[in-house]
Amino acid sequence: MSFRLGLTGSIGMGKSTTAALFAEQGCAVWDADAAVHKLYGPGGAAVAPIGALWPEAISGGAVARPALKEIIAQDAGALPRIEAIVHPLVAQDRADFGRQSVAEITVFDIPLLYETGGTAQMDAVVCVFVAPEVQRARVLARGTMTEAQFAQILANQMPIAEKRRRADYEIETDTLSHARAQVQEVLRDIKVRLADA
Ligand SMILES: CC(C)(COP(=O)(O)OP(=O)(O)OC[C@H]1O[C@@H](n2cnc3c(N)ncnc32)[C@H](O)[C@@H]1O)[C@@H](O)C(=O)NCCC(=O)NCCS
Ligand SMILES: Nc1ncnc2c1ncn2[C@@H]1O[C@H](COP(=O)(O)OP(=O)(O)OP(=O)(O)O)[C@@H](O)[C@H]1O
Repeated sequence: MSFRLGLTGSIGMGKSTTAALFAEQGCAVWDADAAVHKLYGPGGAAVAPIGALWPEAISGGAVARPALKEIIAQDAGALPRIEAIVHPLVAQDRADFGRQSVAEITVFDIPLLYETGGTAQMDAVVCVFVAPEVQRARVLARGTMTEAQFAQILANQMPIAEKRRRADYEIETDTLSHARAQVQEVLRDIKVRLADA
């Protein structure tokens, strides 16, 4: 079976970028955010249950993220209800991918790995991190979230210090070349562990 490496961190700390570096080294990659995009898209399994609760969140047969963000901003109880719909569907997609993966190491990019108890399905966890002021600047530079939306998402995540403490490996995403070198180091270590097993 493929070695399952969970990849997590706080919002905008570089999970997707680091996942691409793992892919560059030959790992298979599964991406929780991409799975959510599929579930929210036309024909996706989350469209009907979300539309049943908030018809105004559906547009063209898909979940419209701007509308959903507006709903979350106005009703603090909305996000847990969305999560109750989305997380079991995401878990199913992840399990299907894991079963089919033939790569030596499969990376699971999961923002809420610790918050949703996903570590039980992982053989090891790597946490990406960067200074909070760099994180904030990067997230706001994308222009997809207001300061208030960023603060709300952040408040819904476990503090990064706690994630780093729990993880088996850490990768600082200050520069691309530094992150790439750390990815190579993590893979070397895992391969030694696999060879010893
Ligand atoms: C809140 C939504 C509408 C924001 O959409 P948007 O396209 O602006 O951002 P995107 O989905 O790329 O998320 C950006 C980052 O926010 C963080 N984040 C997203 N959802 C959550 C959440 N429920 N709790 C904490 N952090 C979250 C993650 O770090 C994620 O990588 C969207 O993330 C959503 O519908 N979330 C609920 C589903 C969920 O829990 N997804 C998380 C992965 S399973
Ligand atoms: N190692 C790095 N060096 C320089 N910039 C980086 C690095 N890693 C990520 N970034 C930049 O930080 C921003 C956020 O990165 P990325 O999208 O990978 O984060 P994420 O954790 O997947 O975000 P989200 O939680 O929103 O899904 C991007 O603009 C990206 O280019």
